[in-house]
Parts: sequence; C-alpha cells; structure tokens
Amino acid sequence: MKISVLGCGRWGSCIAWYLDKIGHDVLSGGLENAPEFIALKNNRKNDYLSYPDSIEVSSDLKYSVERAEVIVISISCQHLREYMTDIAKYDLTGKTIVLCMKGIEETTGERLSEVVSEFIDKDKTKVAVWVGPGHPQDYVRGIPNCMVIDSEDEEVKKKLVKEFNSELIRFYIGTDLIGTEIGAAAKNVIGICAGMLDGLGYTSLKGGLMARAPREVAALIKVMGGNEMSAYGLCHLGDYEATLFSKWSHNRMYGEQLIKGQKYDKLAEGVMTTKAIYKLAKKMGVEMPIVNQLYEVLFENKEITPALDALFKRDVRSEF
Ligand SMILES: NC(=O)C1=CN([C@@H]2O[C@H](COP(=O)(O)OP(=O)(O)OC[C@H]3O[C@@H](n4cnc5c(N)ncnc54)[C@H](OP(=O)(O)O)[C@@H]3O)[C@@H](O)[C@H]2O)C=CC1
Ligand SMILES: O=C(CO)COP(=O)(O)O
Repeated sequence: MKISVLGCGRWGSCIAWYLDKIGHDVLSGGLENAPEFIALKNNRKNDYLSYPDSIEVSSDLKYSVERAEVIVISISCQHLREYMTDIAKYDLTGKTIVLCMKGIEETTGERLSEVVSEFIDKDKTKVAVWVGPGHPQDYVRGIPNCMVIDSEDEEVKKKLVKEFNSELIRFYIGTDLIGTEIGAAAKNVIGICAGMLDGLGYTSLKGGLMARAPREVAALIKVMGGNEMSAYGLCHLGDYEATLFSKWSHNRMYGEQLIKGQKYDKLAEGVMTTKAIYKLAKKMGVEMPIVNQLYEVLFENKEITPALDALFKRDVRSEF
C-alpha cells in the first residue's frame, strides 16, 4: 500500500519504520521547521530508530496527501483539528485516514474520529483508529505486541488489519469504536496517576489503581454508547503495562516528575485528556472518582495527599 505517515515524532516515526519494514511504500511527513523532522530529513535517524533508504521523507503536505491511499496521522491530539484544516484542503476521495493518537479533544469533548469526520465526506473518505500497547524502544528490538484497529467501516478495519499484521504486531479487529477511542485516551490519564504513585513511593498501590480505574472508564464508555468491555481490552487495560509500569511512558513520567516537583517537557497526552474526560463525566453524570481527583491536582492545585485521602475516605461499596 502507498502510505503517508503524517507526524514524525516518537510514534509517527516508529509507525513509518514499521510499515516500511513489513513491505509498504511509505512516506514520513512532518512540519518543515519541527526539530524532529529536520533530524530525520538530515540524518535519517532519531533517538529511537534509523530510517532505511526506502522511506521517503517530506514536508510537502499536498504531495504527502495526494500520493497516498492510506494517510496515518500521529501528532498531538489537541492539534488534530488545526492539522485537519490543512489536510482537508486536498482531495481525500478514496483515501483512508488512520489515527494513531490517544486523546479526547479538550474544547469539544469529541473523540478524534469525530473531529476528523467534521472535515470529510464519510461516503468518500474512511476513518480508522490504531491503538494499543507499544513503545518504539521495544519494537525496534523486535519485541512483539498486540494492537487493535477499529473503524465504523467493517471492510476498512478488516483490510487494514490484514495489511498491517505481522510477526511483530498481532492486530485485532476492534468492534467498538467509541470504547476503543475512549479507552485509549483514558489510559494516558491513568498513566499519570500511576506515575504520581511511583513518585510518592506508593508503587504497590498501582495494582489497586489497575483494578479500579477500568471500572470508572467502563462506566464512561457505557454512557457514551460504547461497550464497557472495551475498558478491559487492548485499548485500555491491555495498554497498562506500557503506560502504568513502563519506564518509557511519557504520561507515567509526567506524573512522577510532578510529584518530585520537576518539569517534564515531553508530550503527555493525558494532561489535556484529563480535563476533557472530567468535563464529559460531569456532563454525562458518570462517577469517576480517580479522574476527578487527578483533575483537581492538575488543574486546581490540590495536593496529592488530600487527593489520595479523598479516594480512601469514600463510602465503602461492593467491588462489582
Ligand atoms: N502505542 C501507541 O499507540 C502510541 C501512541 N502514541 C500517541 O501518538 C501521538 C503522538 O505522540 P508522540 O509521537 O509521543 O509525540 P511527539 O511529541 O514525539 O510527536 C508529535 C509530533 O507531532 C507534531 N505536531 C504537533 N502539532 C502539529 C501540528 N499542528 N501539525 C503537524 N504536526 C504537529 C510535532 O511537531 P512539533 O515538535 O513541531 O510540535 C511532533 O513532531 C500521541 O497521541 C500519543 O498518545 C505515542 C506512543 C505510542
Ligand atoms: O501509548 C503508549 C504506549 O502504548 C505511550 O504512552 P506514553 O505516551 O505515556 O509514553
């Protein structure tokens, strides 16, 4: 397949590397002045991987969009709308847009596929999401993982899974786009909580977090019209090792550094998604105690100790 991967940061570059490796015709695109793009263009490598000669590197958005039958996007979620404004200037007829990003738009509470849908004619252009566990540091070493591709369009997701599947990534066909997107976005939020526990020296409490967080995420998925079981799938619980426990996780590191009073400058999608999910839960009347406390710590200057106290002093209840 002719694929253009737009966004060449940590994950976008890994996707370009992976899709080339399994035999696709890949272009890696980025913003002309972005340091990540300049490094890849000039040196054909970054902190994670090296590009073989077969990957074309370009900052020409018109060319990148027009050449491809599949356009993969992997940038920061809160910039997707702005980026789609540029992408939608070109003819997207017959193309599939695959979102490799995890978040909810903060200003609207929309899932990312909903944001993209505002810019396309859904009869002519298809949208899918590709999420689940995986870090470039593991993939480039040949360590396999399982991921999930979901879409409202049955044929599109089946085709993408068939084309993208390999011995390195076993793909599953998602059956719940709403749950897949909310679950993927919410795991970054829970990743920040896990980092805070690590920062406090409360790593042993991450088991409790791992058991309780999917319950409230499942409740949100359900009221949003999705299948609550998705919270226990690859998009959410299946991504906990890579986020709650991994030394590579940016969201986990953000939480840990915050507790230690240190600034973390890499992209932690969970920060703005905490705000988005907090607002969504309020609007939909869903109880999300962990998300609420994290929101107060991140956006209302609440200290971590009273936030944990508030969780522990809640009325006792049945586990399920
Ligand atoms: N297993 C998985 O599915 C994984 C998923 N992810 C997801 O991938 C997404 C990207 O994360 P990651 O690669 O770590 O982030 P990075 O910060 O490494 O890369 C993001 C890239 O997007 C670019 N970008 C930002 N804004 C725009 C814009 N308006 N138009 C075009 N490009 C833009 C950035 O350029 P600039 O530097 O100029 O801002 C940067 O090159 C996130 O949503 C993250 O959750 C990440 C890792 C693994
Ligand atoms: O999504 C990821 C792993 O699956 C990456 O998580 P971080 O953004 O927290 O590093």
